[in-house]
Amino acid sequence: MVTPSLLNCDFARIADELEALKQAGTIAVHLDVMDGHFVPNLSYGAPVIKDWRPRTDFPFDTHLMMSDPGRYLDDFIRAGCDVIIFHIEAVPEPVPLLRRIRAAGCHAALALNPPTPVSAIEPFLDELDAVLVMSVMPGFGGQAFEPSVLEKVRTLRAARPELPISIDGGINPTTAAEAVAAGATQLVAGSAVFRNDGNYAAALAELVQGARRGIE
Ligand SMILES: O=C(CO)[C@@H](O)[C@H](O)COP(=O)(O)O
Ligand SMILES: [Fe+2]
Repeated sequence: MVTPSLLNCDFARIADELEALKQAGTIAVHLDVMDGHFVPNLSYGAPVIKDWRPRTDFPFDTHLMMSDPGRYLDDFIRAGCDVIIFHIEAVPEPVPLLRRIRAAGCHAALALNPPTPVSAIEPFLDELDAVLVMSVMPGFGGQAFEPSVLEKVRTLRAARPELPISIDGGINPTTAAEAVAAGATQLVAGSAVFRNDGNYAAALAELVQGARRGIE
């Protein structure tokens, strides 16, 4: 599955952007929340997501790049997020938070930055609905894919054949193929979708074609 990251969309026209993604065949969107502390950038938070919620029925895959996600977790749950992902580097003892997310009826996932080994999340795999492997350092769209993370995807896939594995950062048709071949099941793509020609259907089709090459 290709999940567009809204980071590069036109936020002034969010309803139109969501509709255009729907027409292009999207089935979920990835929301990047940045706190200017865990990552050197700011984006948007729960009040904005709450206003988007009635505009779309897309599941909201919410990537919290925050130093203290627990402090704001209830706001994201109330805002209507469906999948809530936070970083193991921010919360080294993640079980209480993962359980709060699941108890609220949401899916819980942990993200790991490129330098962070799989062993950092291994003890918690039974508590997870998915893992998000970052293939760039978080904070910005449009960065180059870090190929060394593919080994982590392979390790996770071997350890957990059924675990949904997302990969996020620098995904294009070529890296989509590599990520899927390694075992990724969800490809988060920002700049490869929100490219200059505005043809989201063509962009998604190219990414899906890349992903298919990875399965063959
Ligand atoms: O979490 C992040 C960046 O921190 C991502 O979700 C990016 O928004 C993906 O953008 P591209 O790398 O595909 O441009
Ligand atoms: Fe993200």
